[in-house]
Amino acid sequence: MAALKVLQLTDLHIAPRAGELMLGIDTEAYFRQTLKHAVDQHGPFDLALLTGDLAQDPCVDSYQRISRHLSAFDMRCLCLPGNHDDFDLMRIYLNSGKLGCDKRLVLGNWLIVMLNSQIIGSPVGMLAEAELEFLEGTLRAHKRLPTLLAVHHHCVESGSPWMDAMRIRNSAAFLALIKQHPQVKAVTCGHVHQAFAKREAHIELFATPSSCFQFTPQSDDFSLDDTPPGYRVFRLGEDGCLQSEVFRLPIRMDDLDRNAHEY
Ligand SMILES: Nc1ncnc2c1ncn2[C@@H]1O[C@@H]2COP(=O)(O)O[C@H]2[C@H]1O
Repeated sequence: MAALKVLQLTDLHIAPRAGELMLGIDTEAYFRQTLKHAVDQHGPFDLALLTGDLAQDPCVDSYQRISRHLSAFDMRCLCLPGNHDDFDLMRIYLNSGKLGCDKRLVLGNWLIVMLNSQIIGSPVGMLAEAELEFLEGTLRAHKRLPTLLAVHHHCVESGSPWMDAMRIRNSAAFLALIKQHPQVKAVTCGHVHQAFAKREAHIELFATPSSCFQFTPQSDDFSLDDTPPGYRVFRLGEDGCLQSEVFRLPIRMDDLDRNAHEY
């Protein structure tokens, strides 16, 4: 069996109404371009992971539009919630054809686990006790499968204090748990709107750029960066090896309001 190819798209921030701008940009148009670029340049994919903040202000219409864009491609997709999302709506409207919100999937000889780090009403991340129990039970039940975990919030410092105040509050418990499971190869997240690759013990920790606007790395306070939208591609080998690379749209973000101080 050849390596599996998995696409990660994150932090779409799709507005409630088509055409509505956020920070000067049409996030939906950038999502469509990012998705098309990924499939054209690196597809077909065995799976796409959408790792949260799919909607900016969640509503039925935003999730239906996301569903339509994804369904235009013949690609299995798994979605998890970020701090902006409504997971109940996602489970209804991102749940048809090859699109779903399942929390685990065996793909080839790999296990994919999708975690929910949302605290409703807060931008901070947290893995509830039940989520950690689910993770531990799943890892115990699939000891022999190399595993990729996906979650919205980051679990290690990104280097931007304003962002790191929002990282998974109980990261220490999460990292202690996964370090006990040698089959866990990597954790990938969104939320930080930038790429990073770090390592804790045997586990690689990735963050992936947003499909719309990016934050400036190593920044004390909120700061927008004009780096273009991006995505991450994983290759999951039959032997348990994992490779990943970030790609970006070959465009300039001239329409981004870089002077905005918040949203
Ligand atoms: N100026 C700001 N300072 C701190 N946090 C902010 C600011 N503007 C927005 N935020 C929050 O920071 C979060 C960054 O990621 P999110 O898109 O999840 O949601 C954002 C807001 O909740």
